[in-house]
Amino acid sequence: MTDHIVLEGVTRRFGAHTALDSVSLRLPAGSICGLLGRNGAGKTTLLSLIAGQDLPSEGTVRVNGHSPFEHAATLAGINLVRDNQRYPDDFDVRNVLSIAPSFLPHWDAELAEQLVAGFRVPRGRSIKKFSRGQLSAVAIILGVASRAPLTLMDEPYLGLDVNARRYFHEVLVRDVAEHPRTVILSTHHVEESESLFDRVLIVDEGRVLLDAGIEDIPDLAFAVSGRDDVIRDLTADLDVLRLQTVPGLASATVRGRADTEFIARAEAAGARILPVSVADLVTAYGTERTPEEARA
Ligand SMILES: Nc1ncnc2c1ncn2[C@@H]1O[C@H](COP(=O)(O)OP(=O)(O)OP(=O)(O)O)[C@@H](O)[C@H]1O
Repeated sequence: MTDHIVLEGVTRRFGAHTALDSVSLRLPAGSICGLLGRNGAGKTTLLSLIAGQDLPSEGTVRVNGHSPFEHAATLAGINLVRDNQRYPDDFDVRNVLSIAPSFLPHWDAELAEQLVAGFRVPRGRSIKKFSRGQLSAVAIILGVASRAPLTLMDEPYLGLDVNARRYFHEVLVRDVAEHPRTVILSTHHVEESESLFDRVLIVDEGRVLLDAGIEDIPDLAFAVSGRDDVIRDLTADLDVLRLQTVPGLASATVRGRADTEFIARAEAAGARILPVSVADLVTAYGTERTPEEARA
């Protein structure tokens, strides 16, 4: 399959600050990809470049083989919704829904109406008066009902209550299954949303630390927990991404897969081996230190 998105050696500097540093990645079409990482990691910068709303300082960005920047045919297939989406002062939701098809060629008006009802968005009230969660719901409606072949959503959850977040997940999964497209969703709500993803990208300090299919996660890392001295001993020669301790006990997130010999040693020493979640990996990579630092 041709890769939908290809970045090669992409660096984006803002003055002296390097927001993205030599990023290379390939994303296949048709996935829901979680773009994860700590504050300031470079997620919004990456989405802006993929959406053709910004240019890299170095390197190339390709969407369907084209640089998206000022390439009308490519841009027509991309929709980036931001957490701080702006609307004209006098707009209500009806105005948004009526102009959306003019800039979103794959817009589905019926789906948009369903989502307005599902999120209980007030139709006749000025958007200027919306709560933070209602603003997020409008941005999500613009993202999902756009059915853009490449839909990018930058932290769409701000202020959304738990019912609205669940509703969003159900609608997104169902609609993407019925109308396949590529979705990249940047979020800090990792635990809640990880079941959506079939791919994850973890960025930190402008670098991609992980670019993997969800099925590959068990091969990437595991956790082992038990008595502090036992865990330190068991992991002495391993690549420890994160070590958490409470008096007498420790839990290590270790890069790679636990082999049969390690499992036997761990079991004999009374330690437990557990799979890692995407949230564990984000935390581990976001706090990554050298094994010596992790053990200190
Ligand atoms: N226009 C700009 N000028 C200067 N620095 C910028 C600019 N845009 C982004 N940055 C810096 O680049 C880094 C990456 O920012 P970015 O917004 O991509 O992070 P993020 O991962 O989306 O963060 P968050 O999760 O907090 O939204 C940050 O340190 C930010 O301060």
